[in-house]
This record gives sequence, structure tokens and C-alpha cells, in this order.
Amino acid sequence: MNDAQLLTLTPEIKDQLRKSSQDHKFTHGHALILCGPTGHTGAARLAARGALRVGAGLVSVATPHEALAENAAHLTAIMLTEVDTPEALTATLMDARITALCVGPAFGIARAGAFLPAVLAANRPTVIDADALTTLASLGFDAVHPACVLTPHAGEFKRLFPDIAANIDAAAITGAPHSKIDATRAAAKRAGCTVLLKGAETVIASADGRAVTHGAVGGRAAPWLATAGAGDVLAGMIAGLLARGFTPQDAAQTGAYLHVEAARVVGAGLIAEDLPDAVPHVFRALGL
Ligand SMILES: NC(=O)C1=CN([C@@H]2O[C@H](COP(=O)(O)OP(=O)(O)OC[C@H]3O[C@@H](n4cnc5c(N)ncnc54)[C@H](O)[C@@H]3O)[C@@H](O)[C@H]2O)[C@@H](O)CC1
Ligand SMILES: Nc1ncnc2c1ncn2[C@@H]1O[C@H](COP(=O)(O)OP(=O)(O)O)[C@@H](O)[C@H]1O
Repeated sequence: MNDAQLLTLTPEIKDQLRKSSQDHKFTHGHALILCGPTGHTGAARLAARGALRVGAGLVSVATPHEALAENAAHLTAIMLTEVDTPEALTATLMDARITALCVGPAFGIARAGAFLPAVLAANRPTVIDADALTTLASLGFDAVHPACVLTPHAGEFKRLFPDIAANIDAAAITGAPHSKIDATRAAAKRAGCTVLLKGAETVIASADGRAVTHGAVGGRAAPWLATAGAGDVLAGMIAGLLARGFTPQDAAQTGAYLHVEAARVVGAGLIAEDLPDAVPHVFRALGL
């Protein structure tokens, strides 16, 4: 069933992206990006910068003590909070002004296993990416809630949903072949939340069957997105939009759209660090 819509930014979404003169920083939420151990902190910072650039009012990196200095040496507008254990995370999340989480980029698979139950128990809008997806493949989806957004690339999707992924490549025995859209829709239904399957064609589906496809092809091609860390920035952008109050489906769709537009602003030579800094150009072109 390929009845997914093509992704565009509606006037309503553009309005939601704007900031008004009456706003203050807490109007636009606080995103908390969980960071991995020393030597593996860059991905969380990429995500954090993505979250801040799409307009989250505040962004903090939750860092283990051992990586505090490493992170502090690289961050200015983004804040740091020390979180060494799942219990410390739960205590940090007593602050109801933290409105979205992002877990996974270079977080470590074992570490994700330890932290995911506390992350999910917080019941906050949450992007689950990278190592946290690999962990989820063994944990299962019981604790996943509807405010989650899973952002797998094709390899992670195969780990998380091996049977569904196998259908994409399999020849159809009866009826139409199983498309990437069918697969993402089936995955979202199984996980009980929004799933964004990355790639030059990105599909975003929700548990209720809504699905949108976004092709970075033809006039909107963005092949330089095939670079390390581009997905970490996307995870952060979605977390930033969740923090601002976007629904999971809208945050994933809008994040995917802005991510490709940012890549197109930079063009050839793009590296992941460039993506967040291209967002103001995208917003200007959108008339925000
Ligand atoms: N600057 C940084 O600190 C970066 C950290 N990263 C972190 O590195 C860790 C490992 O992530 P990876 O995704 O590299 O490794 P993974 O091992 O999770 O996945 C890569 C494997 O999946 C396969 N695969 C199949 N389809 C794929 C697709 N469409 N895209 C990518 N891989 C596909 C690849 O062949 C490869 O064997 C994560 O924690 C990630 O967040 C990466 O995001 C790169 C940048
Ligand atoms: N050829 C391509 N055309 C358009 N977008 C791409 C292409 N290759 C990768 N991307 C996008 O770049 C990002 C890569 O994310 P991911 O694979 O998680 O990389 P990383 O883990 O290194 O951050 C995704 O948003 C994906 O959709």
C-alpha cells in the first residue's frame, strides 16, 4: 500500500517554527541530549547543536563526570549537566521544564541498556537513535511509548525489525511488493510510536498508519548527507522540535525536511558540523 503523502512544510508547521516577541526561552522547551563516555562525545554535541538551531529554548548535554571537561571545552550556548547513573537521570528529569530527550548517538550499547529503562519511564517525548536502537533490538518494545521517535538507518532497521526488513527485499508471491513505506508503517505499528527510516528516501510513519515519504532526490538531492554524524544532527533536530511541542510525527517530518534543506544550502563538501549552522539560512528562505 503506497498511499503515503509527499512531505512538504504546511503553513501551520511554518507558523509553529516561528518565535514571537512575547516568547521567552522556556516557551520553546528544554531538550536534554544524553552523552556517551570520554572520547565518544562528539555525536551528542552534534545532536545538541541541531536541537538548539531548530529553536529549542534551552539545550543541555547530560554528560558523565569523566567527560565533563571534554564537553565543556567545546560548548558555549549549550549547557552541561552531570549524569552518571540512571538514578541521576531520573532525578534530573524531576525538572518538568525538560520537555524532550535524545538518547543514542555514540552513547554506547551497554550504557544504553542501563539507561533506556529510566529514559522510557520518564514518559517524555524522546528520540531513540543509534546505539539506543541497537539496545532496543534486544530489549523489545514493551516500554516504548507513543511520544517516542525511532530514527533507524537501514542497518539499524534490519536489527530492530528483521522480519519486516526482509519483506522489503523479498519478491512478492502474491499482490504488490512490500515497499519501504509498508515496512516503516508496519514497524511503527509494532513499536507503538513514530518511526523514521532514514536514507535518500526517508519514510516517517506513526502507529496509527499515517505515513509520509520524503525523497532527497532529483531537484532536492542531498548526496553529501552520506557523511558521519549527519544522522546525529537529525536526531537532535527532531529532539529540538519535540522540545518545542511538535507532535512526534510533525517533529520527525519537519526535522527530515529541514535537515535536507540545510544540506542543500551547504552543498558539496558538507560535513555534519555544517548542518546546524545552515538552519538560519533555511529559515530565512522559508520566510520565518
Ligand atoms: N562524530 C561521531 O561521534 C559519530 C558517531 N557515530 C556513532 O557511532 C556509533 C555507530 O553507528 P554506525 O551507524 O556507524 O554503526 P552501526 O554498527 O550501528 O551500523 C552500521 C552497520 O549497519 C550497516 N548498514 C546497513 N545499511 C546502512 C545504512 N543505510 N546506513 C548506515 N549503515 C548501514 C553498515 O554496513 C554497518 O555494518 C553510533 O553510536 C553513532 O551514533 C556515528 O553517528 C558517526 C559519527
Ligand atoms: N545519499 C543520501 N541522500 C540523502 N540523504 C542521505 C543520503 N545518505 C544518507 N542520508 C541522510 O543522512 C543521514 C545519515 O544518518 P546515519 O546513517 O544515521 O549516519 P550517522 O550515524 O553517521 O550520523 C540520514 O538522515 C540519511 O537520511
